[in-house]
Amino acid sequence: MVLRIAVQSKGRLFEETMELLKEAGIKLNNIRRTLLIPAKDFPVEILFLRDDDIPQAVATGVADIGVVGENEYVEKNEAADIVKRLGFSKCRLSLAIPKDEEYSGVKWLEGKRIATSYPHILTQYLKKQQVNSEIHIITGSVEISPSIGLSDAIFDIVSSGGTLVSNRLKEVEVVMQSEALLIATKQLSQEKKAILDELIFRIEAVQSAEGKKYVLLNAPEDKLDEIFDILPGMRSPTVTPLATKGWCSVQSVVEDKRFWEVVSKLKACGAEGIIVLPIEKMIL
Ligand SMILES: Nc1ncnc2c1ncn2[C@@H]1O[C@H](COP(=O)(O)OP(=O)(O)OP(=O)(O)O)[C@@H](O)[C@H]1O
Ligand SMILES: O=P(O)(O)OC[C@H]1O[C@H](OP(=O)(O)OP(=O)(O)O)[C@H](O)[C@@H]1O
Ligand SMILES: [Mg+2]
Repeated sequence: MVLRIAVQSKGRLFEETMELLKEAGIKLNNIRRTLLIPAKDFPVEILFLRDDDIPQAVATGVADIGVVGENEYVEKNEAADIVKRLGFSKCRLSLAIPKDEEYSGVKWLEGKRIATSYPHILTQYLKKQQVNSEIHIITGSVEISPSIGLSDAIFDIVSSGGTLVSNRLKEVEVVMQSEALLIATKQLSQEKKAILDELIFRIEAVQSAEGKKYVLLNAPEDKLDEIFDILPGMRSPTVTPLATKGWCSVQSVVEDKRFWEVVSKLKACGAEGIIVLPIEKMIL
């Protein structure tokens, strides 16, 4: 009994999905050239597909679970459940028009031609806005279409905005935010559900450790209360007495983004010998 996971065979989702699976203890033998690969030490197999095909593969049970962009999941509108938001491949789906056009609001799009690979999401949006436009479906290089006279506007993925700038376009409406999702079929057997639960447990341990560091330091005992306020830790910091009287060692977890602020406050409290270590996994 193995759980079959659909993963994008190459592209924007591939690397981070494989990295997440690896950190969750799922290792593959020979990754390339085979479309279905069993994992070494965990009862799962990976089915490599184009991302467009992942929602349907999961909805029909060809794959039990899959990793896919929210944009593709919403566009395909297949009956599969979202199990977990994965937090990577963050982007948005936006409308953009040539940068020299004067944009008067969403009504600007009335009667215009919009090129996109996401006709379903765009149709829903235009309907809600009560705008009638002509949707022109293309599968790639969407940003080029206004400059070659194929459309007046585009509806596509934006991340840094660099592709829009290099095609002399400007973003005028953000329609949806997207990130990678773990999706699952609605008809999972009890045995497969148990494998999925173990996988989710491992993914959560990896995600909990992200953006956090382990800090060890020596501090005078009379400063401990102040140090506890700076270092909340998971439950409370671990404190061990040192051989030197009046001193102890403190261990705790600090968020990366607060790191320098925390270190300067600790130093101001008399902390010494501060050691910072990466955290690989965290089981809460
Ligand atoms: N610039 C970006 N920044 C962040 N995430 C992105 C970006 N571009 C795409 N994504 C996300 O990654 C997913 C896959 O993008 P990619 O460009 O690899 O798709 P594709 O060309 O359709 O691939 P496939 O060949 O599998 O059909 C997108 O559906 C989206 O969720
Ligand atoms: O706002 P940006 O950071 O420029 O990202 C947006 C671009 O990224 C994606 O393409 P990708 O680079 O994956 O190339 P592709 O044409 O092969 O899909 C997407 O289709 C956009 O074109
Ligand atoms: Mg695709």
